[in-house]
Amino acid sequence: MISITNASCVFRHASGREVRALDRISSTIGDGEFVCLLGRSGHGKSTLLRSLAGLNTLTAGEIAVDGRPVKGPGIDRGMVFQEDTVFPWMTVQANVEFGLLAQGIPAAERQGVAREWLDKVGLGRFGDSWPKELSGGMRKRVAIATAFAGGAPILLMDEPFGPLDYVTRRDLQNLLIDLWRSTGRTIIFVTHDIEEALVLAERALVLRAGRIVDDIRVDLTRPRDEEERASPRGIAISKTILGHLELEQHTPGAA
Ligand SMILES: Nc1ncnc2c1ncn2[C@@H]1O[C@H](COP(=O)(O)OP(=O)(O)OP(=O)(O)O)[C@@H](O)[C@H]1O
Repeated sequence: MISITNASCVFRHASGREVRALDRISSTIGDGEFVCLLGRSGHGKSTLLRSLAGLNTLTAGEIAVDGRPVKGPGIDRGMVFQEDTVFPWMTVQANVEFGLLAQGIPAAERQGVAREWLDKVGLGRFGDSWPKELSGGMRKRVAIATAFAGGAPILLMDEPFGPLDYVTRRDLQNLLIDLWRSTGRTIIFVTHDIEEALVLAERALVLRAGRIVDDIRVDLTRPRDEEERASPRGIAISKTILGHLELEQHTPGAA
């Protein structure tokens, strides 16, 4: 279980201006949950995810995994970023094996695990390919296979499907849901896209100005097809989230 207690993060910019990226956030995330972090640009989603990953230090408060405070990255937490995170100088198979190599897993075992995960993401025939020979969507599959193969029970994903076209994105969303359901991993997924959250999440944490302003149970049935998302409950969830994301009303004459 992940517990976040009064987590705050203040950045001081070169101009001397201070930005409170996280403002006394508290929440708990149970094992096996699929949580989307939603919010407008600059409202703290990536900072929270990076803090969970141990890539960012809090200025106050604490994040703990199974009672152990997060002090840096660890093999219990895998990451998938928006940018391509595959190593271009390694074959697809070597990329997926890399995290296992770092854990000291013997060659035969890591080759087997990597092959198994490449099969699961539909790239069984591409182990000997170079990343540059793959499409953007296929490279993202490599990144997903690498994250799952590493064995971390918690996977942290920062807008991983952001740059992809609609159909590729939908395919990868479906793949991710299948892998989540079959493995029971905990997934925390940053998105600014309400539709993506409705397709993926069991729970949506909405961030605004560094605070969690809503914690919504996305209790739609799966598959989350157009019809399900357009159900009264789907529309109600969308409207609630949109209400939190909408621009502040500009009051004429206000400072
Ligand atoms: N390393 C940093 N140094 C200084 N300020 C930062 C740093 N990282 C984030 N910030 C600031 O913290 C605030 C929250 O940024 P964050 O990246 O967490 O937002 P976000 O919701 O993920 O945005 P986006 O959707 O655009 O990625 C922003 O004002 C940003 O400028």
